[in-house]
Amino acid sequence: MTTVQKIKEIEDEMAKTQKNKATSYHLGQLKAKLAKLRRELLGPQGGGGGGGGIGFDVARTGIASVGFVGFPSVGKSTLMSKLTGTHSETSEIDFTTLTTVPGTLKVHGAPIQILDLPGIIEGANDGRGRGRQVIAVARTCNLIFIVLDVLKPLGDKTIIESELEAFGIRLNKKPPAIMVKKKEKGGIAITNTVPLTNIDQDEIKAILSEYKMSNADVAIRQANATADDLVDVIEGNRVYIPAIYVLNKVWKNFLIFWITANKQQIDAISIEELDLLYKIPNSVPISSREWLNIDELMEIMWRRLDLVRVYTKPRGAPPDYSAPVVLRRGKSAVEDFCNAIHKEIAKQMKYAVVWGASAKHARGQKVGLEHVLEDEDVVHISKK
Ligand SMILES: Nc1nc2c(ncn2[C@@H]2O[C@H](COP(=O)(O)OP(=O)(O)OP(=O)(O)O)[C@@H](O)[C@H]2O)c(=O)[nH]1
Ligand SMILES: [K+]
Ligand SMILES: [Mg+2]
Repeated sequence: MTTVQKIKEIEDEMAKTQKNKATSYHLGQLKAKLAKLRRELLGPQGGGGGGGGIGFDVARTGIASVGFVGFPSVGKSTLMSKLTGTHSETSEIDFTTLTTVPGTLKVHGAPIQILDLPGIIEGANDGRGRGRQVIAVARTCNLIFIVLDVLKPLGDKTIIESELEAFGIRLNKKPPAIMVKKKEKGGIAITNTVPLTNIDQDEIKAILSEYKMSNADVAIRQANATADDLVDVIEGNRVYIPAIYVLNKVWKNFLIFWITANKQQIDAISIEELDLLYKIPNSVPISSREWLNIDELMEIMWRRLDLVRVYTKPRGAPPDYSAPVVLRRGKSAVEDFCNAIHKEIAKQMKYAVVWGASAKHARGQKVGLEHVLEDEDVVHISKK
């Protein structure tokens, strides 16, 4: 049996096994087995990230990157070309785009790299089409646009999500608040700071046993933690990436309808369908061809990238608002700010003065290299 067949077999068994007290050990085992098989399938390059191989690895520029993932001909290249001014072939024929096509776009002064990617189809992570290379590139992005055709969004959404999931990508999700520590002896000790609603002791034990962990401390600090979360923590090579669902090819009336949320009868799409579309979290309806609602898409993209703009203030002069230093959240200390300007500056700094959201008071706060900056702070570096 091939790995793909084994995966299919386990998935089928999981689908027909009802979750209850008596089956939870078995289900836990199956989940762990599935994760191990998927890792096998993806091989050494799959889990670790890196790029997607020849024609797929492109030079990375800008402060952050956004990858476009979707079925063929949903309008990815049309959107990317118009946004960045970089030509990427478009046509009504599927699989027009064959490699990664990079472009850049400035948003609020921050250069963002946009990666147009080939279309993917169901079975992409099993090696169908160029799916695996596409998803390997998506794994390295700071934000993913899942581009959907508004007329068939829900089915496509489910398929793309599961392809990305199978490749270790977790969308719009925080890393699970679960800690697993292997020990030499002492058996399994499970502690939870919150009541567990989605996972029980049997499932935890089955998973640990499947990974041959007979001595371990497991600490769960997340009420809705699931068996999949535990498997993710043990596997350890997951990436957590924000995603926006871009519902493309909306027509004007639909969009006006959407924006005013005026739930009256419309002819082309049923109220039920529309209701389901409304409920997709993190979704934005647009038309890349008619250039509708692109401003809203850009604003949501900016918010989800969660970047930190910092303005420099020379001594005795007003801040320079024209050219922010753009940092990533989690790497936005004064030291990161210094390094982004020049690698010697942090060494030469005596102290910094900060104005803005991260400062304690409006007149400015004297801080050191470790101080964490917020979006739109103003910083003056005082040298030794
Ligand atoms: N009606 C409509 N058609 C669009 C829109 N955006 C793109 N299209 C059309 O959809 C077709 C596919 O567009 P592409 O940009 O090539 O799509 P793609 O997703 O890059 O396709 P692949 O590279 O083949 O995966 C083209 O004929 C576009 O003109 C839109 O907003 N509305
Ligand atoms: K196309
Ligand atoms: Mg394309």
